[in-house]
Amino acid sequence: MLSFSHAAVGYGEKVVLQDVSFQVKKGEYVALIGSNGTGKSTLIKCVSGLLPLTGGEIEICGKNSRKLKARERAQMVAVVPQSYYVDYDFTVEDIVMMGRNPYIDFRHRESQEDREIAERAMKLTKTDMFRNRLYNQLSGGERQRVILARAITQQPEIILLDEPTSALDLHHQIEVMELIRQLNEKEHITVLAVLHDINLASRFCSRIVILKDGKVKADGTPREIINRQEMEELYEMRLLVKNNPLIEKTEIIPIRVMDEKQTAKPLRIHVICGEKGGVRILEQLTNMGHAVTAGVVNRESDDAEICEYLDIPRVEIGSFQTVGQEEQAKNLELMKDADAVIVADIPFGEANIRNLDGLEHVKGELYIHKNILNQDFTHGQLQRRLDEIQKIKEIHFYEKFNAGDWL
Ligand SMILES: Nc1ncnc2c1ncn2[C@@H]1O[C@H](COP(=O)(O)OP(=O)(O)OP(=O)(O)O)[C@@H](O)[C@H]1O
Repeated sequence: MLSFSHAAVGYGEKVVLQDVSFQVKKGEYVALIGSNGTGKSTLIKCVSGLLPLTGGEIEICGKNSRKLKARERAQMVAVVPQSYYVDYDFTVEDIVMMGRNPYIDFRHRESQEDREIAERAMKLTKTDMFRNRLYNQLSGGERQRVILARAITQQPEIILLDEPTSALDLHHQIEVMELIRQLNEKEHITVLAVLHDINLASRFCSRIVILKDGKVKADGTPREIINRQEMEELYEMRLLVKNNPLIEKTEIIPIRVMDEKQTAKPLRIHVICGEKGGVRILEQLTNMGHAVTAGVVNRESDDAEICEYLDIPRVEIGSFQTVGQEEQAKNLELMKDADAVIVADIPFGEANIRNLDGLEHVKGELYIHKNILNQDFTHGQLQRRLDEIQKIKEIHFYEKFNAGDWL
């Protein structure tokens, strides 16, 4: 249906796409992903005939793109650009009717059928309610829907969308993506959409193509493409890849860009955590290059998950289990030679107070979150434990963790 074969293009001396090859088959809904400036819009411009290739070929519905006349191309491909401005005061209805231009000429005036096609497109996109308003006075999201209506009115085989959701709020993003899926599934329109949101791509598209360095870097189903290594390379940041059980799709959760200052002096640091208080601490310390351990964490907790993700050695217990002698011994082993021990903001009760045993004997500095003092669920046991520690070892109580300042 749409085939790129060693496509190359640039602007003057600047080469943007070197060698792009992939195909979009009839009925597919493909997302084109890539970071800013990789040439996604440039590729769309080549398909719509605005920019000639400098090498390779594009075939549209089996025809060589170079040989297509504008009218013929427009009957096969509709383009929804990133932004579209008009110089004149056209109404919404005027703009949507423009979708019929490839079919109308001086011999064939706009017919009742043309008007019905435009009417249906306006209903589908819910733009019929503001049909008489001036296009230039609409919000970005409303304009986006109008341009989509124009594309539908064109009755193309293929729709190319350049970031169709960039101007939309969350509600309208999902609505527009649902609408595009509907066009794909019910109206059998093949779709190639440039998307920045990989989670939307995962949720709605059957395939994802990733562009990088002027070439196709990856091409496959969302499940094949969305893995941690591929995504961290693409976005150059730390992120989690998770299955969203509600929609049964893989999604990413961005964490942070990889610009953490690496420490000149890597330390051994043990973090006492267990539920979710340790997440940021574990992540920041690991990013800085420190050797981190953790304990005693609940197996189902966020802290355990981040340990798993960051490969942090830890002592674990199952949910609703209390810290036993075995776990306590392992925890002591991990913290005994540490250069610092950090106690995260976690609730202390009968189940985990043993976590604090042996702290007075640690070699390094001891940091404990201040909130611990306000949540003694152990009838004073916790306070007595802290008093014992303080007889032997200084405790730095902290409110806000900041590895850069302390370590
Ligand atoms: N008309 C132009 N003249 C010269 N260079 C251009 C022109 N249009 C785009 N470029 C350059 O070509 C490269 C690719 O641009 P393009 O808009 O295709 O990227 P993109 O992947 O769509 O980016 P984004 O995700 O930011 O929209 C960029 O480096 C851009 O600066």
